Amino acid sequence: MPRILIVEDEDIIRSAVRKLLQHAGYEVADAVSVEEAEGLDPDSFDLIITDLRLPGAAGTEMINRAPNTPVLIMTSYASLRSAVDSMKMGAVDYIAKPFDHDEMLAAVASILARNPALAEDTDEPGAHSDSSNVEADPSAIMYGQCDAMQRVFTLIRKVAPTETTTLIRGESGTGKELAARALHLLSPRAKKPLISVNCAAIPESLIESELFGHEKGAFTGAVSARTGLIEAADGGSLFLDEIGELPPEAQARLLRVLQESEIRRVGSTESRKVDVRMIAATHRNLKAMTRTGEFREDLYYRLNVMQIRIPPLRERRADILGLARRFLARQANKLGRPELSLSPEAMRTLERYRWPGNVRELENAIERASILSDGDIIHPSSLDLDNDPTDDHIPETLVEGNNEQVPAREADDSSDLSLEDYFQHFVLENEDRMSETELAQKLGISRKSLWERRQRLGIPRKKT
Ligand SMILES: Nc1ncnc2c1ncn2[C@@H]1O[C@H](COP(=O)(O)OP(=O)(O)OP(=O)(O)O)[C@@H](O)[C@H]1O
Repeated sequence: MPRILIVEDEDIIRSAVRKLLQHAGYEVADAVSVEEAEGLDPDSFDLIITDLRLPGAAGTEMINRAPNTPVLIMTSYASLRSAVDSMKMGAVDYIAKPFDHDEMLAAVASILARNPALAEDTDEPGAHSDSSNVEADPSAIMYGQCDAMQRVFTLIRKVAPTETTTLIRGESGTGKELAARALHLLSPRAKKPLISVNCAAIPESLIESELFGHEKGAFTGAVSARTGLIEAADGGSLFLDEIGELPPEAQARLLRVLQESEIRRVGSTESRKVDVRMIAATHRNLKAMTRTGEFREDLYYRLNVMQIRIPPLRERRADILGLARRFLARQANKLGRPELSLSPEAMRTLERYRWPGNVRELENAIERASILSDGDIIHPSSLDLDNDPTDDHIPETLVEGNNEQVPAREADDSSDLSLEDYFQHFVLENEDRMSETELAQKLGISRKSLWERRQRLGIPRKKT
């Protein structure tokens, strides 16, 4: 059984990652600092997962203290730069916080799969020594039983080994990033890094140097040369999420990378060869954007060699309950409440709702309801979907039968109150490290509704 060491000073994250990995069948030890980890013979583990910022020595120090063990760095989006630096120092991969469970398990499985010694005596998914991750399947990475998702999986299986540049289209929260991960893990590059970049999350002024790197003195503040994320993905895959947000200068540079397989750092006259498989995603209509001049047409055609469309959740209603059960099981495990289940009425509510925020919204609704529900059975009131857009045209026959006999419960004021409390608590706790868009996404509501609730609760966004 592969042994994993977690080094993380935040109790909640450390224990959540430990439980997740133990549940997935790994043997896990943990420490709150590099110094404590040193006492555990870190080089005897198969993998070390460490936070970057720790009290005492930085997480990257584990690379030196355990020279024979792969190190996976956990970091926030805000410190992507440090993630690239840590990869230069020898970390095998990084994972951006907040990450979800599937992402962490996929990253762990992919790293362990690179260790041939483990491949012989483990039946962990993905743990084998073959050069392409042929045993991996999209269905192991993302859930989808309905015909529409089965077609997506078939396409991923066909496209992944070809290494063709791929454009993934779909509304926000449909699973585009998971699809990109599946494309990478099923390709011959599975053992090399997958670098994911959200073009909308990086300030416009920084995006070029983030992606392409820069030379010392290229601009004010460029005190030393930096490797960009594209170079960091050399040999592996680069996932450019929200590609429609890329400013024109960066579009021109990216086109060059796609045409010539060459990269030129900001402030440099020299080009370097890079070998990167590009996967891009967007929720926007890029073709229409080429007509208005917002997106380069030549770049669009370069990216759109192959296209995968992930359908919105309302077009795959047959999968809603399967997904909900999967998220519920995860929450039950996380909260130590194995009996959590959905009432028949809650199932009906889930199936009728339109899900404008797609799978992400469903995941958040289940997380919220699991925390808020007093008993083991989740009722519609704790799903908090009542006032949101429902699709009344869904025939009752789509609602799956269920044997649970549950007394109907009136929605009461106290559940509203605790929901507001939860909202307030969540916003105040996370607003310093998350943008408004991220907060809204995590809460499964729109930015506008986040703004309105902030005003109502008297917690407006602090000016930075
Ligand atoms: N088919 C699926 N099975 C399991 N989880 C899923 C599935 N699709 C999406 N998710 C989960 O929903 C959340 C959103 O997915 P993801 O980030 O891949 O969406 P996205 O389309 O890239 O969103 P955005 O466009 O906003 O970046 C993630 O937590 C992901 O794990």
